[in-house]
Amino acid sequence: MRRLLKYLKKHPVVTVLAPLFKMLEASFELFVPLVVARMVDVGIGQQRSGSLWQMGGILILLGIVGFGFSVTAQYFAAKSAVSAGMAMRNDLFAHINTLSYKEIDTVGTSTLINRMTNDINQVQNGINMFLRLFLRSPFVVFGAMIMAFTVNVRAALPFAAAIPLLLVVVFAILLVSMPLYRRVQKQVDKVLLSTRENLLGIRVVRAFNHQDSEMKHFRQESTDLFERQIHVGKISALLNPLTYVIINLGIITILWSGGRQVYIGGLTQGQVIALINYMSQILAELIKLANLIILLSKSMASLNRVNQVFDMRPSIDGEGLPLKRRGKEGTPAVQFKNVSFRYTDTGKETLSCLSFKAMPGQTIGIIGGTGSGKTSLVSLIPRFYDVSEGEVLINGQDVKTLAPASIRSHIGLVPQKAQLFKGTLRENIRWGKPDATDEDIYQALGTAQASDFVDSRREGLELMIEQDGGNLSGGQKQRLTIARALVRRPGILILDDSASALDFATDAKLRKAIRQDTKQMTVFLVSQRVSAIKNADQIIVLDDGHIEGIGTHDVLLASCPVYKEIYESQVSGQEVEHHADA
Ligand SMILES: Nc1ncnc2c1ncn2[C@@H]1O[C@H](COP(=O)(O)OP(=O)(O)OP(=O)(O)O)[C@@H](O)[C@H]1O
Repeated sequence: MRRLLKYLKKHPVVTVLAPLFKMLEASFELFVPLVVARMVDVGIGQQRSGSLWQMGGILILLGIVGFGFSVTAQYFAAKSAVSAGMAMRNDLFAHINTLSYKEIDTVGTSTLINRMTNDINQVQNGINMFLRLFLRSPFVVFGAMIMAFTVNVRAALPFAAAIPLLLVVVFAILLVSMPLYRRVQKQVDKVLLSTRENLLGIRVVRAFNHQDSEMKHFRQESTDLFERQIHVGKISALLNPLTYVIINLGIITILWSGGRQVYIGGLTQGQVIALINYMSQILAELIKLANLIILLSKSMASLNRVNQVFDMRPSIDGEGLPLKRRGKEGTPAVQFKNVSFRYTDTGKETLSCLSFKAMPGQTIGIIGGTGSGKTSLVSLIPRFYDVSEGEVLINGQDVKTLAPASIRSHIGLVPQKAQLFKGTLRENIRWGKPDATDEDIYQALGTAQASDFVDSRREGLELMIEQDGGNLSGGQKQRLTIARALVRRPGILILDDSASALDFATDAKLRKAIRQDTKQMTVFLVSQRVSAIKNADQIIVLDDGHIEGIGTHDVLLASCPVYKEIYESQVSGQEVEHHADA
């Protein structure tokens, strides 16, 4: 709540004026029944057409002024709500960007997107309606009651009974329905999650003919939502008939006792009509108030979910020393000292007791079966995660003491999944180095074996890349992400299985070019293919998070049975392919 107030305080004038203008609108509404009463009693009762016109004019005036106040109030309320929503969205986005992988893994990207969009929209709607109604509705309910008593105390007695009864009914229904609305909201989240997952993976769903099972799953989620909505809807639907019964009973009582009073001259006809009007105003406002409370309970649930993200503290903050670009003579460029790592505090160890040294300019190959921990190992170098035990050193400095931004500016990373952004090819490559010249870019593209593909496009570096590189092939995307990492001429280059979509010939050319053009860089080459890493200065063989062997290709062939097994399976595989081709 304190956080929300902080956002509302940014636009104090509109936030305060919106409910005040709504109150002014309501006060004009409260005079309408009195004017109508006068029309009936004087204009019609005494057949004074002048008074009828005069009162008619006053009604129109009240309507116009009330409308003016109402429009102004709604403009202010919308402005305050939208401004608070925008500021909250911007802050949440900035906050999410400070979170480390550990927190993002825990919450999940789908959930974070939901909080940024649906939840903040819900909070925004809540603010808007709150500013419009939180003063107006109680003001009209109690104002109408007081006005009724000023008309005639005895005749207004049904109000004293009807209003508490109405309040009890409205709040009882709210009490039952609010937790049910929260459950509906949770189910809406599930449906959204299922939709998002399905749409993001639509190619895979179709390729595996999983449409039927996906539809079944979606139908299940959607049916659950339907049932929950119907259930809460049935309870909420009691609101109107029950409140109308109470109000109509009140009106009958007013008509009955008022009629008798009119007969004996204690009350005029116009006053009876005014009392009935006030009763109707109270009903309309109580229903609005009930809807406001339902909306607010949904908005509060959304606000809590947004706050949960705001309250997450990054396990790796942006603080720390700058990384020295060079270590002392003989210092390894990267060193792992007894490193163990687990993704969650309670989970199983993904990496256990890893120790190795990578000297400046060396190429380190990392090989192992799927899930053996190759990606996890290289993720520790840019400090995407902190080690659970041991130390990772770059140029002799423990990465835990260094500012992540400083480490990452020294590293060129090519992730397993090639990720590009909507924009021109030049803009995408400049992610690696914002001031890269076209010459720098072409040089990086050359090393990444991507110049032919760029030259074949008329637009050259102006080629527009769609969201997620949708208009490029897997191999083209991989080569562009390699160029993006190379353009900054990093001290450490990490290629995480980044040539998997390339054919053997291009892969071989790429490795040769990287060897020639990156002599100063320390290169980590993760691959499942022995052919990709066999010329590395050192090869680390990983098996289930342990190092099974370290050495050159020849040393490992002679001393590491796991490496030998991988090698032999791939050589024989290539032979089989060769025979099949022949
Ligand atoms: N973000 C994560 N949260 C929890 N566990 C994870 C996470 N990422 C990976 N793991 C687990 O850590 C283990 C090692 O995964 P990792 O991605 O490092 O393997 P890998 O050798 O790179 O595999 P591949 O060759 O298939 O890419 C796996 O068991 C995986 O399930």
